[in-house]
Amino acid sequence: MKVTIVGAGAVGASCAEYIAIKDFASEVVIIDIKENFAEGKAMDLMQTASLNGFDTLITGSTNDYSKTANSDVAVITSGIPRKPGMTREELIGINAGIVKSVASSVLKHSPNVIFIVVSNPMDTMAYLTHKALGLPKNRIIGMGGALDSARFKYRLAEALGCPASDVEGMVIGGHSDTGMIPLTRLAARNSVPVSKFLSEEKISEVAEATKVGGATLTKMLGTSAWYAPGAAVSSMVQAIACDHKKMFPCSALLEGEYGLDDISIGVPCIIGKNGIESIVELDLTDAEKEKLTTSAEAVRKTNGLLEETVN
Ligand SMILES: NC(=O)C1=CN([C@@H]2O[C@H](COP(=O)(O)OP(=O)(O)OC[C@H]3O[C@@H](n4cnc5c(N)ncnc54)[C@H](O)[C@@H]3O)[C@@H](O)[C@H]2O)C=CC1
Ligand SMILES: O=C([O-])CC(=O)C(=O)O
Repeated sequence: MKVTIVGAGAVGASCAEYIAIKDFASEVVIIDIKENFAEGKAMDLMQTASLNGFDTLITGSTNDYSKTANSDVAVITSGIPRKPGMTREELIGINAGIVKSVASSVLKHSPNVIFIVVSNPMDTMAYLTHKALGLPKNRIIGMGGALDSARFKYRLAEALGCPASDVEGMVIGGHSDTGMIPLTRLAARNSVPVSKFLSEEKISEVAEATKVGGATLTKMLGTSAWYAPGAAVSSMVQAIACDHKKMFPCSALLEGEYGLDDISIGVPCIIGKNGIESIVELDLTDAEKEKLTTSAEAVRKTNGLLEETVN
């Protein structure tokens, strides 16, 4: 399995590190526009190989896409992150052009590649990649829900006073401060609904903290997060590499599922060697359906800005 990571910044490097440590890929190529940056990150990571015990070959390249040839998976993290006080949607003006151009450069050298889109505003960047490349819908996956669900589980574990491994929880909807939908009704500790242990008020506090998880870290760090994003991406790449058929909420192009069409938004997907192998349609309550409709309207509004930001 050969993996390309576009963008050698915080998220791209974290992603490469987790992929290497998990040791399931033969090769990772990191590519960046900044002279020697990807080469430096790759060299630094390779110097951890004997310490961390992995055999994955990591190389870097400054904008030479021939080095990415025949990749099985490409992760797009290139672009700018937000600063405290910004929304992810405000990044569209710079990131749309970058995502469109790097995605087509990758595809030229790797005709069978599966894309994982990370750059923000992620749902719109995934939609743009679909529109620009016209690939089968299983081959373009937006990463947001895997991270948001990990943050939901972190917050639930904190409230329950238990390890995150005891907790199940999923976040669907748009990857935005207001559009995320933590499915509190389905959250559980070892299959016991969390409502058995937590008050309604506490559960809604957990949901609200989950939704602003990215903004909270951006405020603390001065830029957005990278460890959990990198870990989330690496788990998805591993599910493809190992054909795990694992369920992650991902931004998938919908064609009627959940009553939505022509939009990429977070829904549970089965991830295996073909990328998105299927979309799981949950029986949502009326209130959850309404939240998903509102979330989709916001994503559509951002998608509507694409025409004026990218040609
Ligand atoms: N979907 C998600 O859950 C998450 C998304 N993000 C998003 O990921 C993106 C990257 O974040 P960070 O790694 O923190 O940013 P960063 O600034 O550390 O790294 C971005 C890298 O992209 C490179 N780049 C810019 N234009 C390029 C081009 N045309 N070709 C190749 N490389 C190019 C830059 O040189 C830089 O090294 C941001 O848009 C951020 O909002 C971040 C965390 C989670
Ligand atoms: O918050 C941001 O801008 C980056 C991101 O998407 C996240 O960490 O969830």
